[in-house]
Amino acid sequence: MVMKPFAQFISLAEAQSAVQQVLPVPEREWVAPEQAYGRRLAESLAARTAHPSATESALDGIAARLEDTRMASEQSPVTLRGVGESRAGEAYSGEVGPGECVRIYTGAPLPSGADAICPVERLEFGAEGEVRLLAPARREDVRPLGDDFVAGDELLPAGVRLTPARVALAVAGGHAALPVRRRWRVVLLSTGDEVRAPGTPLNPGEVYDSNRYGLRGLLHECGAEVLDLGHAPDSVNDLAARLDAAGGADLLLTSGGVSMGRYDFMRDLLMERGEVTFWKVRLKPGGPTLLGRWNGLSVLGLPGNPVSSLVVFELLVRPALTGEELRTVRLRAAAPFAAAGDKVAFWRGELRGGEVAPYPKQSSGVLRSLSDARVLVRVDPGQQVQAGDELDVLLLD
Ligand SMILES: Nc1nc2c(c(=O)[nH]1)N[C@H]1C(S)=C(S)[C@@H](COP(=O)(O)OP(=O)(O)OC[C@H]3O[C@@H](n4cnc5c(N)ncnc54)[C@H](O)[C@@H]3O)O[C@H]1N2
Ligand code: MOO
Repeated sequence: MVMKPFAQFISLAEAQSAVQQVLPVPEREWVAPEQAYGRRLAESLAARTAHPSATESALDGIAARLEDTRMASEQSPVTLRGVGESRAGEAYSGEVGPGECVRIYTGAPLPSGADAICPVERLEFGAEGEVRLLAPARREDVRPLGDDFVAGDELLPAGVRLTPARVALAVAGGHAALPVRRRWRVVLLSTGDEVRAPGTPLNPGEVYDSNRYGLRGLLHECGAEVLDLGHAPDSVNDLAARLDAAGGADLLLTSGGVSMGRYDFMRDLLMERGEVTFWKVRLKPGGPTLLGRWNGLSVLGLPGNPVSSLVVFELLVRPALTGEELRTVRLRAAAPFAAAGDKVAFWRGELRGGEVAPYPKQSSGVLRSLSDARVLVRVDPGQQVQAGDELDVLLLD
C-alpha cells in the first residue's frame, strides 16, 4: 500500500503549532457566575455599572465637613451636632451643614455637604446628639463613586481564566451571566496489551494504567470535558472500532503504541487506514509523538512511557487547550545539564535555594522524579549548561 507523506522529526515549535491548529478558538456559551470558575472568558467584559455605585464611607464613624474638624485633637476635641444617620442601603437625604455631622457606616453613601470621615474610635458621644471628635476627619476615608471602575470600563480581557476573584469582579460589574468558551471535548484512550486497571493483580511485564490518571487530571486542570474510552489491547481492528466510537470529540488523546515496535498499533492504524500529520518530534522525552486524523477526528498519539506522555501534554496539549503560553521563568543552574543530541530536552529539575539541579534519574519510565519535580528545565541542542548559567525553566504548578 502507498502511504501518504507526512512530516517527520519536526521541531517542538512546529509540533505546537500543528496541535494548536487542531484546536482553534471554541464557540461561546453563557453560564451563571457559579458555573464560571476555571472557565475561559470568550470575549472581553465591560462593567455595566460603577463600583462603588455612590461616593461612600470606608469606615464606621461620622461624616462631616473637613473644614469643621481640622483643629480636633485629644486635648481639645471639636464638638459637632449629630443630625441623622446614613446606612448602607439607606442614605441620609438631607444636607450636612456647618457644625453638623451624620452617623455613617462602612459602604453607606456620603451625604451631601460632608466630605470627610472620622472613625468611631476617635469619637465620644455626648447627650442630645453631641459628637466630640478627638482627631480631624479624613478625606482619604471617603471612597469616591467608581473608585474601582465605572460603567463601560473593561474589567477582563477575552481568554482569561475565570478565577474566583475575576468571577467576583464580573458580578460586581453587573453581570449575571458570563460568556465563556465552550469546553473542549477530549476523548482519552490508553493502549497496550500489558496495561492493567488500577489495583488488579499484576504479572511481571504488566503495568498499571497510570498514564490515564495523569492525563485525565491534566485535562481536568485545563478545563476540558473528558470522555474516557478506557483501554484498548494491541489490535488494529479493536483500536479502529474504539476510534470510531470517539466521533464528535474535538480531540482524541491516546497513550502508547506510537514508537518503532512491531506492536505499535496506533502508529500502524493511522498510517495505514487514517492520516498522519506528523510523526516524531525533535524532543526528549516525547520523541515518538504522532498527530493524525481518523474519519475527521484529530488524534494525538502520546508515547506510552509514563513521563513522556505527561511531559508531551504539558508542551503540546496544555497550551492548545488553554490558549496560554508555557509558563517559564529564568533560573540559574546549580549543576551541569546535558543536551540531548539534536533534540530539545526537558529535564526534570529540583529546586535548590532558588537554583535548579537535574534529578539524578531522567529515564522516561521514572515517574517519581516527575511527581517530585515542580519544574522542567529546557536544554536546546548543543547548549552546554554549566553551574551558574541561566536557563529557561517551565513551571509545572
Ligand atoms: N527502537 C526504538 N525503540 C524505541 C524508540 C525508538 O526511537 N526506537 N523510542 C522510545 C521512546 S523515546 C519512547 S517514549 C517509547 C514510546 O513507545 P510507545 O509509545 O510505542 O509506547 P509503548 O511501547 O506502548 O509503551 C512504552 C512504555 O510505556 C508503558 N506504558 C504504556 N502505556 C501505559 C499506561 N497507560 N500507563 C503506564 N505505562 C504505560 C509501557 O508498558 C512501556 O513500558 O518507545 C521507545 N522505544
Ligand atoms: O522520548 Mo521517549 O519519550 O524519551 O521516552
